[in-house]
Amino acid sequence: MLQRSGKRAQSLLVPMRQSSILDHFSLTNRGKRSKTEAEPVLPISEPEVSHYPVEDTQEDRICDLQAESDSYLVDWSQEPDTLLDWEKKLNRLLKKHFGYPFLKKFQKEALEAWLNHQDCLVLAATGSGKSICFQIPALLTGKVVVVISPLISLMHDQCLKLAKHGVSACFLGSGQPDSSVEKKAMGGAYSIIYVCPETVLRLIQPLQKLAETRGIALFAIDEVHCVSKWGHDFRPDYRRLSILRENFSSSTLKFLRFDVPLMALTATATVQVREDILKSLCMSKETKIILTSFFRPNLRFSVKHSKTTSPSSYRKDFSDLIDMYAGNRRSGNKKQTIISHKLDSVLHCSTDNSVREADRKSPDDVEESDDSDSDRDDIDSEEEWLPTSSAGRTMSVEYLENEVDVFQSVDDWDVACGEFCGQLLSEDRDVDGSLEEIDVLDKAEERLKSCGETLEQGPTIVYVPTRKETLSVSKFLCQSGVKAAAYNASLPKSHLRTVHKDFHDNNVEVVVATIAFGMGIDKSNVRRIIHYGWPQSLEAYYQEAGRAGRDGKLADCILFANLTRIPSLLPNRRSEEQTNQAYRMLSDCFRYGMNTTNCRAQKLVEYFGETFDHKKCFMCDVCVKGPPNMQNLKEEANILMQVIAAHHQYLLEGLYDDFTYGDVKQRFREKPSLRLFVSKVREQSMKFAATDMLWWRGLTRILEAKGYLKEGDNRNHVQIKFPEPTKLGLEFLSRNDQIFNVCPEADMLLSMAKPKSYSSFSEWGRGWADPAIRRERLKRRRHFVDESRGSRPRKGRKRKSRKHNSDTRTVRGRLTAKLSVKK
Ligand SMILES: Nc1ncnc2c1ncn2[C@@H]1O[C@H](COP(=O)(O)OP(=O)(O)OP(=O)(O)O)[C@@H](O)[C@H]1O
Ligand SMILES: [Mg+2]
Repeated sequence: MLQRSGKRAQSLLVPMRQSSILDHFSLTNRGKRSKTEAEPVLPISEPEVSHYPVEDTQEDRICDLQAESDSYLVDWSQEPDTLLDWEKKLNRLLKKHFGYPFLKKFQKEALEAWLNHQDCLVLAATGSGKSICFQIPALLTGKVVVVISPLISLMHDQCLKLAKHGVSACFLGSGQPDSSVEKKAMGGAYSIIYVCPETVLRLIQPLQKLAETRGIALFAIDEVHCVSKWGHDFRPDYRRLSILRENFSSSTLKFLRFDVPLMALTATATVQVREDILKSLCMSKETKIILTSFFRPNLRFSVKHSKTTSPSSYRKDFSDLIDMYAGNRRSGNKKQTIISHKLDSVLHCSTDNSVREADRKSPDDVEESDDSDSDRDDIDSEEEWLPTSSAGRTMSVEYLENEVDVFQSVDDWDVACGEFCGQLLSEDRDVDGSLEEIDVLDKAEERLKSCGETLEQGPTIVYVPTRKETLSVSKFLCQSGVKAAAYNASLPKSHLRTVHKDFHDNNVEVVVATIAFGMGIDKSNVRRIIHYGWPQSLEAYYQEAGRAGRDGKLADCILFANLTRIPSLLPNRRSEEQTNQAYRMLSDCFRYGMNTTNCRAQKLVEYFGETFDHKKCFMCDVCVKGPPNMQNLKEEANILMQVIAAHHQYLLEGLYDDFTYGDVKQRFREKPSLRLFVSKVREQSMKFAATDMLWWRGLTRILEAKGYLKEGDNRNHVQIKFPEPTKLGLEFLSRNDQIFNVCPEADMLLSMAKPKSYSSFSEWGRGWADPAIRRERLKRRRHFVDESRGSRPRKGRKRKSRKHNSDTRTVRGRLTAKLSVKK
């Protein structure tokens, strides 16, 4: 093996050698293939007949396969004209194997890059057909394509598909039940080898041998966003894939005339992630970046509020789903019983008794218990889920599918930004904004605008954050007569395979899964993707939502999330910087949910750095409902800003008022949180004494978006936590405008629709045991009561409370009336 950095650094400086298409197909220095060179074959030959998995273990069979593969070779040298119309030939091959009439523009561009021995980064929407880009080179050349993929389910899925198309393929790794497959693969028995990064790192030497014998046409790194620590699904082993460039370059393997090209593909990479990919994989400076629109015009996005925690929420939220699937067969549900049995056996694998208890209850037995009120004022909740360690666990293929146990190494943490992105991206963008593609989008838009397409029947995937919920939700659906199945990485492999197959064969209507059933699942008629609980990032959300509507027909992507709670990170092992990044991504996702004014599709594609050319999607919940009426919140914004500004002014000048802050001033000085400021607002103005924290939280976000407030902490939070005024904010305060018109966000609307007043009594118990706090509270309370009673004589405690409550009720009534949405 090579010493990595020095050699690579050198090769980055030397421009990549350019070549003709002929070079790509010639079998340089590979004596075993001289037969092919000597005897040109027809441009397109009979289809390959080997199937996945290849049953025959004989060496002869391997040779046969090679010969069969050779028959695919297009002998460009014999027909110079074919160099010009290679696309035609390619289309014939495409039609023959895959049944598609022609390549899409971006697929063609990717293949052109490969033909030029260029590295290539393909950024194209989910379901756009990225796989073809790396499958075709194997068919064209007869060499092997090695595909690095993060999930067993994805590899399995793709191998099955290729087998149907008559292309020999296999996957390697611990998920491969047949131990002989690896040896056969290294002997050149398969045209396409799917492999997880961990395994490819182990197989470098056999692969070098394979490059010399059958030849390696390409290394494809699918779902390449996994390379980046800035992405949503960082896999440390992906980062080590730079080893491919080092070990498969022409300077290392003397029999190669050109470096084996790298093709990296993903549907969800922000600009920052793209830069990181180029750098981390040591991709060439001439890397072709192919960027297509991320917009999926047939996906209908919406966000709904739900607690998502109990069977009572399930019953409410899945009622439409249950009606649709189970409505017609309420009388006899044989099949559902079978699936329930399957699930029961799976449940025995679970060690969580509480889940079993909850699951045993019939959905109808469970009382509705809406405790959403108790969720209010829960601004500190993100701290409760600080990452927990899973140290000591080594990365294995099982973990690759494990949504919470992924061991995140931080070996090579401080990677600088790549230098390729900006210019190249914008150049390519112009090229990619082809008439052809814009046409497709415009047509879709027209169609949706004019006829209001209806949703067809079809399968559903429900994504839940935890494994526990895959079991409880699927159990609930089964009991309600839906053919549902759970899917998570901890379930037995045989079960996962069955679910996978049943889903593809339309025997299962709903799969309730964690992210393990995510990337690359390519079933054309999925009509609904339901996210039941906050996703961890918009990248993950869009990736999973992208499983819907791959046939181009209308599909629903519904996010059920508790809009009254700040979402928390799932436990994982992260460095401080990774935690910060994870919070930033979660925060973007939270803001997507809270958005009430912008088209959801627009928000999503703009998140990936794309300019949204269409005014709106015309069908997401925001486009359909329209934004809520604007409200003049000048008074509310003013008082909150004043309290925050005053605090920071005092802090700067050291002017704390002992009466106001009392003994707890030190604590306030350290952490002036939003909660503190809101309680100050409540104290200072009777009008706001009973207002809900949820509402103020929304206003704080609006003020932050306007640039009036910023986070005072050095860390990222899902929602601004320690607000500080900006210069712009202080200017806002000094202006005498009477109007501050804004659209309330989702949590503000909820707070107004279901008013839940704050009462100081709810906090009364907190800190009561501390004599200093108790003294301070009593002092403040006496002061407040005396003021509100005026000169009247002091009566019993009961009477005082009533007086206080009636006051607050009046204030609350007034405020609620003011804030209520005009219908
Ligand atoms: N040239 C083409 N013409 C028509 N359909 C195509 C073409 N190429 C691919 N497809 C279709 O696109 C579907 C999705 O392909 P593929 O799984 O490669 O998508 P993808 O871009 O990899 O998506 P994801 O990002 O979700 O992995 C395939 O099932 C196939 O039917
Ligand atoms: Mg794919």
